Amino acid sequence: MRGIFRPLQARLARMLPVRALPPERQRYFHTLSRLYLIAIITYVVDLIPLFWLLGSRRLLAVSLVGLAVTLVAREIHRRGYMSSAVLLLLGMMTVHMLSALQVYGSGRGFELYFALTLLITYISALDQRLKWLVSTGVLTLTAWQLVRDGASGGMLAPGVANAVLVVNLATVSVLFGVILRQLEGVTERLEVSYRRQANHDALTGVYNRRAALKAVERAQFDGAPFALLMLDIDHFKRINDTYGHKCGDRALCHVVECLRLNLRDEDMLGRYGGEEFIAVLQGMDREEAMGVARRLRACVSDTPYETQSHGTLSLTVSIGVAVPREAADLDALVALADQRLYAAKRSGRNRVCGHDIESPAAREAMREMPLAFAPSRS
Ligand SMILES: Nc1nc2c(ncn2[C@@H]2O[C@H](COP(=O)(O)OP(=O)(O)OP(=O)(O)O)[C@@H](O)[C@H]2O)c(=O)[nH]1
Repeated sequence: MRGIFRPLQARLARMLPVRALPPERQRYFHTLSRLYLIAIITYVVDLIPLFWLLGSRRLLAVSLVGLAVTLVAREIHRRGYMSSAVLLLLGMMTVHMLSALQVYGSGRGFELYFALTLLITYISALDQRLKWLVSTGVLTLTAWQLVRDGASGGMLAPGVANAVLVVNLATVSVLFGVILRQLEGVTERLEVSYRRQANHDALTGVYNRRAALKAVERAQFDGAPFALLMLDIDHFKRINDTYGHKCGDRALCHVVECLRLNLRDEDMLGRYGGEEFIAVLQGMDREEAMGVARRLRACVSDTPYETQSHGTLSLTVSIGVAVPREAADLDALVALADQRLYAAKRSGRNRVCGHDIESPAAREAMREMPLAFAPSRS
């Protein structure tokens, strides 16, 4: 089958270059993608054998043409021409239904396919007016065919006629179920993906600012102990200015990787903006959080960033630590961690600050580290 279809595919590829889909069309694309496969399976396992068994050469020929047209429609759909593809599919389904009604008349279940064409029309990417036009057109043709031939399908023996009715009923029911299940699956997947996009930073994959602040708010509301870390990459502008924005982007991902490796699953890491990150460490007091922050700082400075074409760069981060009991509310807590981060920057960078800036403990902590000149090439 693939051997026959490949030259046709190549021809279509030349005639119809792949069209990029705008995001709002993606839902239709995914919903309908499997529909073509379902139609192909229905032709192969149901309609072609049925008309072959019934000995109807005309309907067997229509089924074979229908199979070929559906394969073409699927390819057109995959290239991004969704409306043309679905019109082709609906057109073929209508021809098929009308031919079967003409040969076997009403009461054999072929008219049930009208409901399927309606379902496909309304879940398709066709614009609203075209949907009305197509559904009215198919309804008129079906009604006209039924009125014209009435219940004339006398050429089947009663037992066979009942068997055909049962097969059609079963096929249409299964197709309805499968299509509705597909729709449900697509909706679920899209919801998960939209929720992920809404809450995560596209570059690094960690929470975005809004979701991160929500997580801090939730932690504060829960009342269980936690610590807040604000982290900022030192002299990041120099990376962009010296090695380019792409290299800067990869450096951000490299730092996030280091941070992730040293945080637990229950901790939250988010991008606060630019090269600044925020982390919530669940169940930790300030001293424990200082220990984690020192580990994060050491991991970033000890793990060289291998660039693609500029050798190895050493990066460093400065970190501010604060806990809820030091602040009246969420804004004050974030502001305190931020103040401490900038205290760490002012005292030389590549440092952790978790105490009041003027306190002896803060001065002691600041003395711990050598002065940093990040980023440096090593
Ligand atoms: N490549 C890249 N750069 C970014 C992104 N977001 C922000 N930046 C850059 O990060 C740099 C931040 O520079 P500054 O705020 O001056 O800070 P810095 O150079 O890190 O200096 P200090 O924070 O004082 O150590 C700016 O050049 C921004 O353009 C991003 O998503 N990708």
